[in-house]
Amino acid sequence: MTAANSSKDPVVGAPIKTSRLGVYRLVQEVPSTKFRESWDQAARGAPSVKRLVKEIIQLGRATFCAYLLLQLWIYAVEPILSLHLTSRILVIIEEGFKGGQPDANGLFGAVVMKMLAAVATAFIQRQNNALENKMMHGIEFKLQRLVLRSKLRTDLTGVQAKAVATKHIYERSAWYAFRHFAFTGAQFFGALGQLAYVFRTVQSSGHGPLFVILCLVRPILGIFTDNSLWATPHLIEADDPHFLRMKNLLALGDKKYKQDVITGDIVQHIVKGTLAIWINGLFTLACRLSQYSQRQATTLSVLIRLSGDLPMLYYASNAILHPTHFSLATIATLQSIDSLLRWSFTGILNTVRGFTKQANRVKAIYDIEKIEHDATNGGMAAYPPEGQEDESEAGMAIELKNVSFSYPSNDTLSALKDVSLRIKSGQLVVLVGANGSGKSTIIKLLMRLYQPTSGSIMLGAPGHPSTRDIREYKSADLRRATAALTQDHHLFPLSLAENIGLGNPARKDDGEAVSEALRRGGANKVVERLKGGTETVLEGGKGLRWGSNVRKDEGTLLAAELAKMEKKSDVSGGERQRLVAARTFMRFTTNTVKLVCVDEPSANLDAEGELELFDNLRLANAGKTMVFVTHRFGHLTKHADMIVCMKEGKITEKGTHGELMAVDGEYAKMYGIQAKAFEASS
Ligand SMILES: Nc1ncnc2c1ncn2[C@@H]1O[C@H](COP(=O)(O)OP(=O)(O)OP(=O)(O)O)[C@@H](O)[C@H]1O
Repeated sequence: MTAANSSKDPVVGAPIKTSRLGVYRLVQEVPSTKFRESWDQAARGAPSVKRLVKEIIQLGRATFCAYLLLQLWIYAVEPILSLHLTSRILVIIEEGFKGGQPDANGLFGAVVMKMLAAVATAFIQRQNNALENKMMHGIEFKLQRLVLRSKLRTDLTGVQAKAVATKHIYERSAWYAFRHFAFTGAQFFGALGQLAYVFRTVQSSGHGPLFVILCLVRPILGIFTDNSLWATPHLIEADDPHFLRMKNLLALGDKKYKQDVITGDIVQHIVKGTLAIWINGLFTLACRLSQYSQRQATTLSVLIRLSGDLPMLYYASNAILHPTHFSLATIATLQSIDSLLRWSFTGILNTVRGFTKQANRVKAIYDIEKIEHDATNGGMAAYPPEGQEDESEAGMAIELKNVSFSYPSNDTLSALKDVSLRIKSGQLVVLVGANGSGKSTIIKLLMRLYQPTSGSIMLGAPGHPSTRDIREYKSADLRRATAALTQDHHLFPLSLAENIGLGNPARKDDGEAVSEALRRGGANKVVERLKGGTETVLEGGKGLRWGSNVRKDEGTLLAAELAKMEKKSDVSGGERQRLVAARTFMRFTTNTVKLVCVDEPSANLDAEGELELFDNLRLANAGKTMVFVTHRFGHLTKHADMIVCMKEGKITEKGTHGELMAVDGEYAKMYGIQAKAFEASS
């Protein structure tokens, strides 16, 4: 280690320290040595652990109790029983040697008992595994549902702000935490039992409590001096430029670079490059990390090893000092007790050290319920409001008033700057402009995925008494009143029928409605081509099949089976977009949609597909306000009631196609470029 600097963690958790290990940078937590801090941390996680235990009990009280009893048997009762029986056998044999005739009945009884205990433990272990699996999967499913519910409730703003909290949830860790606590508890009782047994044995054989203390020296020393790298949370980053270059040069052997490397005639350059680095002795620096992780202070390790021999020194000195009390059977028993105690105490101290971490893992799972939702909470007003029902039959009237917006992940950049725009009920509005000009952002604000940073979005005709800020309406009502179709929409890992049907969950099983939606989305032919038809599941299956020790190219029956498993149907990008569009058409069947936002859903569609989709969307516009984002002018913009031209987060022009062409500004320029390209290609 060449340099080390400690810094207080600016957020939460233990402080960290950074060190250099040859070509690596090592950042590791410095565990708190303050008991108070560790206690406070564990106490914060305690309510979550209590909730977890309650939920596990709810899975089945009898199973829960049986599991605890089995744990007690395995970690507390069985080790002492086994020790006691072994000790009895040894004592009987020893007395037999002394008296000339061992107690055959006693010996037989003890051996049979020991064998019965072994059989019982094997059976109990099996039961324990079965119970563990049952409880683990039960609590995992329960927590997965809890996490799913919370994640689905979360809006984009919330997810972005709490990315760390939502991303790394591993529900099974709750079970591991519970098992950790149960194991510690059982071991604690085991250790108590062992201590009682030791006292009984040492008293009856004339040995004092000193023996017990000597047995405990090694596990305690081991615990307080455990400084292995793997015992502390850490990060390792290779940041030496020469080492990185070597790694990158080695990566050029990958199949994907082969063509470029060969055609570029750079093979020699690459091979020479790796040799130069090798000559510079980089590998000696690279091994510092392994050396560090295997290190152990020599003096300390000698001390720890020697402390393990203290009980042996005790027997030896006892044999010399009290030869009359000398008993090989007792020494053998004490030796077994020594390793049993060492095992129990090391186990308890190790698991107690992990309490805070385990409790925090459980807390992280339940904390996901507490994530705040910036946009979706909404107000209490019903939409459409009573006074505006007539008007809203034609769609949604919208007014953006001085709206500015920055994404939470990049609050230094204004995606929208003081945008004001009035959209009348039932209008077809087309947003155009360069990449990054803020078109999609407007759509996202209208869909309530984000909240304006300043300004407001009013719903309802301007001046009407029931017109309100979008935030005041109930989120569920607004979601019912809007439909979106963008490139970001995906197919769900469900059957195509369900994918489309979920556009209107109430009519999800209505085959006719689903077929009609498929037709209007231009996806009916796609489905006809698929072997499984509407029952095909295009996504999903991830993590549901795996192999071990089998490769597809092996030519074995198992390999053929694997290839069969992996063979799945797929569709092109454009076909996928048609299927997603069909879901939007299905959504129209709810008859509650007043606003449709369409953000370039046609990027992968061929010209015919795009025309068909736009026409079908336009034809569905009765009772709806439609806002389209597009880069392709012509067909759609000519039908628009209003074209809004955007640049760098601001509106630069608005009007109909004819009006904007007459102004001969930004829109006319963009239109001219596209028309020229079209003429040139035709
Ligand atoms: N999720 C996001 N996080 C941070 N910044 C974003 C995010 N989405 C968009 N931006 C930024 O906001 C600005 C406006 O983006 P927006 O997607 O609204 O542009 P656009 O006009 O729709 O562009 P395009 O034509 O390329 O789709 C851009 O500078 C973009 O980089």
